[in-house]
Amino acid sequence: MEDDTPLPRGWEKRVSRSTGRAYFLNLYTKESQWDVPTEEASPKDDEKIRCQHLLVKHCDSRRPSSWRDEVITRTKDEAREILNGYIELIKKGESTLEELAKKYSDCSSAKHGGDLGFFTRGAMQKAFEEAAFQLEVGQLSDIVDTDSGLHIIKRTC
Ligand SMILES: Cn1nc(-c2ccccc2)cc1C(=O)N[C@H](Cc1nc2ccccc2[nH]1)C(=O)O
Repeated sequence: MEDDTPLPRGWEKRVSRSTGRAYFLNLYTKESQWDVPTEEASPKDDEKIRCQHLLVKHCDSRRPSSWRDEVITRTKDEAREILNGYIELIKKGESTLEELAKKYSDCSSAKHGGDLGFFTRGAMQKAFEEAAFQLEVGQLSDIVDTDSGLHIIKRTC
């Protein structure tokens, strides 16, 4: 393999400190190998991640009710505007997702600062799962649309 040949997705080339030899790290499983990978690294099915999220439900949500509002009547566009406001506060460092989720999330995880605990693929609605598993630890998602409403997600582990 020429040095400038791109590696398949999910691999990173490293150099062994003890031998100076190149080796290859599977970024999903954190396993390493000497052989040059020829296939994309595939996340293990049992990969677990942990996320916090802030959910703003709207009138078309699957269950337009929450601990905050017995009947949620805001439109989806209004929900999006509200979430954009929270994103701005987080990005300016004026608040954290955890603080905002505790006050404003329409998910029952609000009392835990939006923390959903660890989960694997298959546990959450697909759009949420796909967005969450693409995040690096510490990264904040864009607005994610599920049947529950509109979310912002932060991966914490
Ligand atoms: C998936 N999940 N975990 C919790 C949770 C986790 C930890 C502590 C307390 C509640 C609540 C929920 C949940 O489905 N809540 C729903 C709203 C909701 N829908 C979701 C879809 C995807 C991810 C999180 C979501 N939360 C509700 O309260 O109406």
